[in-house]
Amino acid sequence: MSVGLTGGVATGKSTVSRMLQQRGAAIIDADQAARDVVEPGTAGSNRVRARFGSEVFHPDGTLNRKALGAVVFRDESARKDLNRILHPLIVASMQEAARRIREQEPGRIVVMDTPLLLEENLTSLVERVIVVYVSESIQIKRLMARENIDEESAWRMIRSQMPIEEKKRFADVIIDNSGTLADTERQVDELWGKWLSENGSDLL
Ligand SMILES: CC(C)(COP(=O)(O)OP(=O)(O)OC[C@H]1O[C@@H](n2cnc3c(N)ncnc32)[C@H](O)[C@@H]1O)[C@@H](O)C(=O)NCCC(=O)NCCS
Ligand SMILES: Nc1ncnc2c1ncn2[C@@H]1O[C@H](COP(=O)(O)OP(=O)(O)OP(=O)(O)O)[C@@H](O)[C@H]1O
Repeated sequence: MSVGLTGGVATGKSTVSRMLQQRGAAIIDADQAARDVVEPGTAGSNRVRARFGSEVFHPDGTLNRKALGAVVFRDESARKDLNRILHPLIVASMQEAARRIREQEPGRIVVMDTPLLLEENLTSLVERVIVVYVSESIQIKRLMARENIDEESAWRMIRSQMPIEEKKRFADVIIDNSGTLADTERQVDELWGKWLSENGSDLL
């Protein structure tokens, strides 16, 4: 079974994906795929350089993520250009990873941690959608703390995505990560138990 795990920036996707991994799911991480496809010398890296210039690269050829982030979270058309360049590469990389897991471990639950699953209409890649939810007021606090950024920069990132309240409407399952990590663990346990009873030992 393949599951799309999504939510807003800093609502807790990585936290929940870690919990699912501990219970036996295989995780495919879109943010990691986004890093792989811009490794120095790749087609992705060359295309980003052609569009955004050498200013968004370090002297050793690796992407200067903070510099590129500062550009794309301020400028909608730049962000769309970056999405157009990288998303086909990210999706191909994730599909290939999922294919390999299905081949080697048929029956394993595959979780695709994909921040822009809903914005980019990628739900056809997965059989279920989980949304990791916190209210916007918690989201902004956690985002500012994690990235060490001011409120305005945090809002810019949040506004570049579908509002979290709207994402909830597309969910088969909502994990509410507003409480403690133990509260979230309990919801993940319940969900995992439900999947196991629905699908039996196939999933293990
Ligand atoms: C802009 C970049 C260089 C910033 O890198 P940085 O290391 O600072 O952040 P990181 O990649 O860890 O992303 C953090 C979060 O930002 C949000 N985010 C990233 N890219 C985008 C985007 N294009 N639009 C809206 N939100 C985004 C996601 O919630 C993501 O989880 C990087 O995010 C990037 O290459 N983005 C384009 C690829 C993409 O769309 N990635 C999301 C996976 S589908
Ligand atoms: N239940 C919780 N209580 C307190 N802090 C939390 C909780 N869950 C997550 N956090 C913290 O909130 C921040 C965001 O969580 P996490 O990195 O899992 O989000 P994310 O959705 O994967 O973010 P992104 O998509 O931006 O990478 C992290 O600093 C994390 O440690």
